[in-house]
Amino acid sequence: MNEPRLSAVELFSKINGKPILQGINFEVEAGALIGVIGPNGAGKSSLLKHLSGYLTPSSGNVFIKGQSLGALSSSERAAQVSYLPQSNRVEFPYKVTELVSLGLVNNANLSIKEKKQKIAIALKRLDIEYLADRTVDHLSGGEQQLVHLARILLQNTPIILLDEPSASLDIGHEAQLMNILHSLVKEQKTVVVALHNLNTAAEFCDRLMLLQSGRLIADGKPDKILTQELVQTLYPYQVQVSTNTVTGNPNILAVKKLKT
Ligand SMILES: Nc1ncnc2c1ncn2[C@@H]1O[C@H](COP(=O)(O)OP(=O)(O)OP(=O)(O)O)[C@@H](O)[C@H]1O
Repeated sequence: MNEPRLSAVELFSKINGKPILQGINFEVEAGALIGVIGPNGAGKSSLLKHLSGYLTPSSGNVFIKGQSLGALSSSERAAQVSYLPQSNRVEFPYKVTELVSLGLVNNANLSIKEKKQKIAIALKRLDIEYLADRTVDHLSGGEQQLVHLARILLQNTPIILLDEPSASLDIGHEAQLMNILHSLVKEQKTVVVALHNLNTAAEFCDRLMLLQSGRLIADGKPDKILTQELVQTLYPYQVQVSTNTVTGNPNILAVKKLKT
């Protein structure tokens, strides 16, 4: 592998003395869609916050193209990494186009006309041109999420970190989002996305990192990670892992009977 675009080395994090991340190590190359999965409280959001520089590790380090994340200025970091947190509800009456335009803050060289064109392209890519003149505070959760994603697209950074971006999306918009993430990967972006939907993770991600209690307990291709044995150890309910007959990818179903 060439020099990794993003890596974590012995990443430890504590909040109020409680260990949150415990010795995370990985390397991610350019042009990959990586899913971060794991049960509630496993550390997925915390990991993304550290990879974005929003939180500083207790020890260990995050590197972007071999450079310590902590050594980058905030504008250098913003040029490399965009980050969409898990909760980002906006209750201010910003116009959709105003919010999306925040993705262009580092493009002072663009004319107003060019900025408007770029905003229109981002809205079109997500099929939300019809929201352009609405105010964000009156949008549904899923609509707001798509608007935030349009802003992230405009940031156009090599590394994109998304924390459960599909949580409030219907199945159609979720598939659309994951396909857009795939197209970004073809443009050599590195996309790391925390996901709860294991079937979505199995279908769309090139690689999965499985967290449990702040530890990276498995890292690899979806069919190697989403095995009956491993998935069953994570959740208190009976799960059934089969193979999707159309795509050949793992298919995960929680079944009604409680584990005894
Ligand atoms: N600011 C904080 N103060 C105290 N504990 C925290 C804080 N932030 C996170 N934690 C704890 O760290 C652990 C990991 O939380 P995190 O939000 O990273 O998990 P997650 O895998 O994203 O969970 P979920 O799937 O529920 O979103 C949890 O036990 C959580 O309670």
